[in-house]
Amino acid sequence: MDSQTKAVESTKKYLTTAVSIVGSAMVARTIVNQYLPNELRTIIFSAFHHRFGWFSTEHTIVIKETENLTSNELYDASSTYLQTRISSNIRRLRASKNKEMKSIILSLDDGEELVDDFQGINYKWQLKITKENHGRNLGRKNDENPSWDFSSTRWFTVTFHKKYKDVTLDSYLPHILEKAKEIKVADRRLKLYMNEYGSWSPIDLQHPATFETLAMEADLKKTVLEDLTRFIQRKEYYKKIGKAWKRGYLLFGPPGTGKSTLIGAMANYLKFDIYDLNLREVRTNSELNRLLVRMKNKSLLVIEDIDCSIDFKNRNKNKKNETNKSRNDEISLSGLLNFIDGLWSTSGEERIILFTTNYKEKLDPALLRPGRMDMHINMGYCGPNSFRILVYNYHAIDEHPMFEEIEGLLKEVEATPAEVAEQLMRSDIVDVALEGLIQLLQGKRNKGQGNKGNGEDDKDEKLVLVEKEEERLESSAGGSLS
Ligand SMILES: Nc1ncnc2c1ncn2[C@@H]1O[C@H](COP(=O)(O)OP(=O)(O)OP(=O)(O)O)[C@@H](O)[C@H]1O
Repeated sequence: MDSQTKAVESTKKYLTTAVSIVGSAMVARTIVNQYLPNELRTIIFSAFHHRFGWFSTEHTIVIKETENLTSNELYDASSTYLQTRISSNIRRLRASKNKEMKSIILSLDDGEELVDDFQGINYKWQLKITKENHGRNLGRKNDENPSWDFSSTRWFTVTFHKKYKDVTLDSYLPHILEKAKEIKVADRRLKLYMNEYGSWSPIDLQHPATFETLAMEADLKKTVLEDLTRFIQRKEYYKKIGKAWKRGYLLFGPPGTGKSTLIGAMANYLKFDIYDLNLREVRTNSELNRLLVRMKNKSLLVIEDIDCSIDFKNRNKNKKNETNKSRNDEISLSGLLNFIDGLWSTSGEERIILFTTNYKEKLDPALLRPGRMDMHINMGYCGPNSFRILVYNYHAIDEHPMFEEIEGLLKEVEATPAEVAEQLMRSDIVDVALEGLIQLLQGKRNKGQGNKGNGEDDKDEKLVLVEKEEERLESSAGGSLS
């Protein structure tokens, strides 16, 4: 059971206890204080408001802010959730910046009421703030303007018809926890970690790429997106087959075909941090292991230019002259992949590993074996489809008399999306930018860079799914769970 489910379960358990207690008592607050353990009293300050007498049709739950992280979960979640429910008929709102200073957020002001509808049930929310003066004067500037030691206590009350008690405990509160989690994930600022001197240094990741702006053949893009979506929904499947919840993608293609752009789009789509592992900076397997152990969940591990990162051929030759000890501690591809398998199979969280290369043919065959990388994606030259996406990105147009000529040329010559993008950016005047592109493509054709080998038309070459092993595991585990 994860921590959230536990919180819901314990919330439910104690609220249920409190409900039955209140059935035979007039003042819930006293009873709750008397019966509930301390930490739960902090989650639910008093399960029911004193308006619950014998004849009341309403129940009120009080959710109090505390300093205890676990008990604060419901308060925090309620606060996050209610921000999405603020409507124009609320008179007094508080505006503040969220913790990461990303955006202005609006929340209820003291005493202000908000009505939320869930499955046709009306829930009346109210925020209460009390200030407590601890009676001490904290170093005043002058006697007329003392600075008193105040602290404030905040809590939400949520009131609903008592016949919905079970729905509230079983569905509404868990719904709030779940929604708040989704909002936080969507609002998270992504990080890019890079390794230096054996540890990770993070910076904010501000990669603008998205799947919408990624120039890629439409079917291939759809397949990649569906694969990612399926993967992140398959926690139970991976648990059942006893495999690490991980997916490996090998991106290959000439420089400037969008391998890094695709990685940025994946990170933004999944809201995953990127760990950009530079293997040249890593001296031993133990150092590599330490780095991998320190990676957080929900992340993309990227190893770029895998063909140049480690010189496998030379390494194998050198092995003859080395002692057993140094051999055991040197970095190897199989060391990396085996360790990842072992490490990630115990963490139970989803991770993605991405290798990029400009030269697939130079790679160690171990890497290309089924079960190592699940999908091989050929990031090819720019074709008509990718051109349309790029021209829309830079000039927001989907038709132009020059398109026909450009598309004809793109079928003949090899131009990377990076080259096409660069031309399109050269001028804000569409005609000038497109004319420049035509000249570039004609120049390539005249220099004999025609006979395009792996353009968008070669769909079969674009994507190699290495699914056989997975299918076998799936059938032995009793079928797909997705
Ligand atoms: N498929 C694409 N979609 C959108 N923009 C692209 C694409 N490919 C390249 N670009 C543009 O070209 C620039 C360089 O591309 P990118 O770095 O993603 O290529 P790459 O294949 O990773 O190159 P390298 O192998 O040299 O690392 C990007 O910043 C982007 O502006």
